[in-house]
Amino acid sequence: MRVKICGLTREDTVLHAAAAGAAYLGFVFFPRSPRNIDPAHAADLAGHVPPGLCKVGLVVNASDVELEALLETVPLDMLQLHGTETPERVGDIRARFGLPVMKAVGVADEEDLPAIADHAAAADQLLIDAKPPRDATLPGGNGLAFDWRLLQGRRWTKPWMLAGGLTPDNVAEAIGLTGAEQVDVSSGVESAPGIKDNEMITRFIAAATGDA
Ligand SMILES: O=C(O)c1ccccc1N[C@@H]1O[C@H](COP(=O)(O)O)[C@@H](O)[C@H]1O
Repeated sequence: MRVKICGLTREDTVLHAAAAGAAYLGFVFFPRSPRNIDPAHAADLAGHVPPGLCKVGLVVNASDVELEALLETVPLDMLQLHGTETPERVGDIRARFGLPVMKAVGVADEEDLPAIADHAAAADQLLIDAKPPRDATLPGGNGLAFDWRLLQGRRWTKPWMLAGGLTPDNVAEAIGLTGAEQVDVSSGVESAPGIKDNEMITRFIAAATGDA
């Protein structure tokens, strides 16, 4: 089991998540998010990440110019594309920037599942998240879960991560139902939007890895 803690903005939380066993640490570069961080701050935090952990930069429909500026400043190991990027755009970003790409796909019902397979050909990893409601301000990070049974018995050609409304209290059930080998959490380990809670991070990782 590999766990991603997303939306980190403070050094103590970065160190805590790393010590608690996170495999991926995520930084959000999306101004509307309460977890948004500027690249210089993220570069400073990245300097505190122990070797071997994957530093993920989350962007939403970023242009090449924006990605270039971001990657010049922050030593990221992976890009998470959380907008409406097409498989072609995913392939283009991979080729242009030379970093592994994880593509987020929103799921609300069965009709959303083919998009996962469509993106599998282009991306290095898939992030299967809850589809945001039409009136949502954010395309993710809404603490919203979907019907995990939709993923039961399904396989994709690329590694995938389960996200969306996961918490220390429901992550074990979500893993049991979906067979996920990787999970991602943001708002489920926060005491308020954008404020991570170290004790919740510990509990989440313990529950996901079966150490609870
Ligand atoms: O976390 C955010 O603010 C965010 C903003 C824009 C796109 C995605 C965002 N977060 C990602 O959404 C999923 C699910 O989050 P949650 O656990 O339900 O809060 C996760 O992959 C975050 O990385």
